[in-house]
Parts: sequence; C-alpha cells; structure tokens
Amino acid sequence: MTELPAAPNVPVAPVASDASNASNASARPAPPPRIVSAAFVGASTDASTLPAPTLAEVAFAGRSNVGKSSLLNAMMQRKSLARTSRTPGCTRQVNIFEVGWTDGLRVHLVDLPGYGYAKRSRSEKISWGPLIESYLATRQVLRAVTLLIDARRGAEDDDLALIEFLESLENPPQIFLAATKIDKFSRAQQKPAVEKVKRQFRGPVIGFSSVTGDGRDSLWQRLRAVVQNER
Ligand SMILES: Nc1nc2c(ncn2[C@@H]2O[C@H](COP(=O)(O)OP(=O)(O)OP(=O)(O)O)[C@@H](O)[C@H]2O)c(=O)[nH]1
Ligand SMILES: [Mg+2]
Repeated sequence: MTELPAAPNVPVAPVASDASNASNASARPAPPPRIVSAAFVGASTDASTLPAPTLAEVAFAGRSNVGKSSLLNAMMQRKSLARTSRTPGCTRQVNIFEVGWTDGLRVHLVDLPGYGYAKRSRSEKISWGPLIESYLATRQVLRAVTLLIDARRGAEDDDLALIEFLESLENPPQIFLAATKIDKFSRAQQKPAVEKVKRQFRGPVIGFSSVTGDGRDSLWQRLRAVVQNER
C-alpha cells in the first residue's frame, strides 16, 4: 500500500479570496422562509360581504373553545391578533388575517366561529351553522381547512359531519386535522392521544399546542405546500 505523504502543517481551509467567498455564499442553502408580516384584514357575519378573495385562503374550523383563535395566534407568531377567551363562543364572525413570508408567499388565514356550543342565545346558535357552511361552500379561494379536535375528547359527531360536508363540496379543500391542547398530556401520553384521533380519520393528524408551539412548523409545512402549488 502506498503511503500518503504526511499532511503539511498548514490550516485545513485555504485563506479565501473575496471571489471564493462570494461563490461559497451562493452555494449555501437558502435560509428557511420566515413570517415577516401578519395583519387583520376584515370580518363579517355574512359570507357574501367578506373582504375580497384576493389571496388563497386556509380556514380553521372546530367546536367552540377547541383553540382555533389561539392556534391562529401561534401560527402567526402574534400574541393576541385573534381574540381568544376561556368562555366558548368568543369568535362570532368569519375573521380574515393576512400572513406574508420572506420568500414572498402571502396567504389568508381564516378564523371561523366555533360550533357545538349550546349555551348561547338560540338565534346565535342557529345563525352560526349557516355562516360557517356558506363560507366553506362558496369561497372560491379556499384551499385547505384545518379541523381542530380537542385531543382529550377526540372527534365528535359534529366534527365528523363537518368532514363529510367538506368532502361533499364540488371543489373540496384539503383537510388537515390538528389534535389541540396536547400540552395537557405528559410527553409520554401525547403520541397515544394523537394516534387515537388518527384512528377516527383517514388524513394526517398533527398534534398541536398553542402554549408550547408544538405542531406549528409541521402544520405550516403542509399549508404552505397547498398554497405554493398554486403559485
Ligand atoms: N392548555 C392549552 N390551552 C389552550 C390551547 N389552545 C387554546 N387554549 C385555551 O382554550 C380556550 C379557548 O381558546 P380559543 O382560542 O379562544 O378557542 P376557539 O376555538 O377560538 O373558541 P371560539 O371562538 O369560542 O370558537 C382559551 O382559554 C385558551 O387559552 C392549548 O393549546 N393549550
Ligand atoms: Mg375563536
């Protein structure tokens, strides 16, 4: 076997000239995109008078108090852009937010009123279902719906009915499930809790916590992919 000459006692990396610095920089992978802006766009209790459908939209649906508005704040990295409350029935309009990214992607996030809460006045209870349904059925720019399920309760009848409704639409949006409030479980219990929700549903389920931020990157990755496919 030929012996290699002993390594000369010089620094391993050659001292780079300005030119080689420039080419090294261009070979470096681009940094992952970051959110640079998040703002409230508008709200309505009537799907026909919402802000103009100028951008692709992803909506967040689920029972009252499941954590939709909190999840939106976590997604937008803003503490309280969307209003949240311990009392169910906080969000009563369709609320639209716009998020902008360093790579130029812009998307509308849509916070929907919750369903399944029986203690509001009868007229409100009755008016919310049609508002959610008419938004989901008529919004041409709707590309994905994230359905939030409380990981402690699992999907209930009205959640399954919403999935069926979405699947029955002429142009069904992509559906993702987020199993929320997983911080309420110990680390060891989180995976089994998410698996339990998965067994109720065919599509992907992402464990999410608005308190710790768990699941945020994974959900964004999927939502960005849906919206980017259109660019
Ligand atoms: N521990 C924990 N609490 C959460 C989480 N997400 C939301 N909450 C709490 O749950 C309550 C309801 O949260 P919201 O975000 O207002 O729920 P919502 O689904 O928007 O409710 P509606 O607007 O009434 O439909 C609040 O007290 C939140 O602080 C979470 O991931 N972990
Ligand atoms: Mg809300």
